[in-house]
Amino acid sequence: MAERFGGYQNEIYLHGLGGTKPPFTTDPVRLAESAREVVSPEAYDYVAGGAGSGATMVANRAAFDRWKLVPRMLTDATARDTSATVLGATLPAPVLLAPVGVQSIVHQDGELATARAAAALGLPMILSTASSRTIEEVAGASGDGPRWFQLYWPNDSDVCASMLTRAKAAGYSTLVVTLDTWTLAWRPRDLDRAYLPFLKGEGLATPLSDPAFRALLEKAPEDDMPSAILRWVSLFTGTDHSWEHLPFLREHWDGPIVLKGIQHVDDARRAVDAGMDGIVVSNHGGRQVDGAIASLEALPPIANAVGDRIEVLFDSGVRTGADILKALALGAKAVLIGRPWVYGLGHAGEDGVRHVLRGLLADLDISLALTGHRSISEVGPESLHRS
Ligand SMILES: Cc1cc2nc3c(=O)[nH]c(=O)nc-3n(C[C@H](O)[C@H](O)[C@H](O)COP(=O)(O)O)c2cc1C
Ligand SMILES: CCCCC(=O)C(=O)O
Repeated sequence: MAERFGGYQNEIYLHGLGGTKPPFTTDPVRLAESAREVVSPEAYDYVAGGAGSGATMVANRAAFDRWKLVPRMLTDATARDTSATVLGATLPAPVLLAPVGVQSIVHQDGELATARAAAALGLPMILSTASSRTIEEVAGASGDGPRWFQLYWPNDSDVCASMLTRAKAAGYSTLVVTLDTWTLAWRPRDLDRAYLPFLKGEGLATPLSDPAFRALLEKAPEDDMPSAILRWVSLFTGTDHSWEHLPFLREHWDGPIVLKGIQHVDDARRAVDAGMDGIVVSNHGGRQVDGAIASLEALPPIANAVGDRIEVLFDSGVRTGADILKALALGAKAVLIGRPWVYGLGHAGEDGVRHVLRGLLADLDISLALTGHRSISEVGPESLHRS
């Protein structure tokens, strides 16, 4: 274990005796509001917003509220093990940083700060294709930390193969292929501001530095940025991939492949049939299909259908240690966290990401203890009650 996670609580309580004063709120509910004060209004709306009316974002949280934990007593949970094995690797906790693009809109250090914070805690960072720093720069910042690469699967096989080669060479172990954002959803908060961060060149560091992508351009991006941006947008949105195209990715990636954005049981089965290593049950934090099923509601039938044949990860709406326990009890191996640490990044860069994640991990450790579990593997359906 990288650190005794519950120890962050002691550090804070004992700040008068030389411990730590939290740099900003530890309250997951107040976190979003507090970030509003430290990032630009358009960046805040982009991060906090969802698709359409926001119904799926609300549903994601409501689904967590329908499940309650049922604590057990006198289990001697004084010594606990929060570690988890995910795709063959042992992690200090079943927690990963979800891929989040364009991080420079909330803090100038962007993905570099996030990579350092994740590495310090031993948690995998999943780097977005749409990052504001290149694959190689972020690898440098993450040092020995575990790193995965998220692919927005471009409509050009040379560009795709080139990015995968770069990611592999830079030490990314696992490929996460996001399937639910092949075109951008109707997002009223961004439309009202006519705000798309990519049009400022944010989030294009990896494609703009890619030799295969640059070979497609008549002029180098440095000489004609608008054309380069439009070319990128045309390659990465409106893509026409189908299940038959997955072998292409397998040919160009020799590590584990995880499909992100699975919500239907039959798609989960297809991922198994296609020989994929994992799936992320996710509705993209409610940012894509307004009115889509809550991610936590989609999880149990999918976990039951695929069993141990594929690793099931989960995201969308995870905010607390209790939420993590609920997702694990319903069949997830691990969870991805999105917005909370992005707010931390906006507050205080690397320290802010660390503060949010340490708080979440401490909460997980304490929740594990107080519900009577000694290890993550003990958490199961019997730990829950549906109300
Ligand atoms: C600002 C922002 C940018 C995102 N960018 C990406 C991305 O580049 N690739 C991706 O697969 N998912 C992206 N996501 C979705 C997250 O990976 C994740 O699915 C979602 O945030 C989980 O929900 P949560 O924010 O409620 O934790 C983004 C989410 C946010 C909030
Ligand atoms: C092409 C979209 C990349 C960012 C993203 O996934 C999001 O804003 O949700």
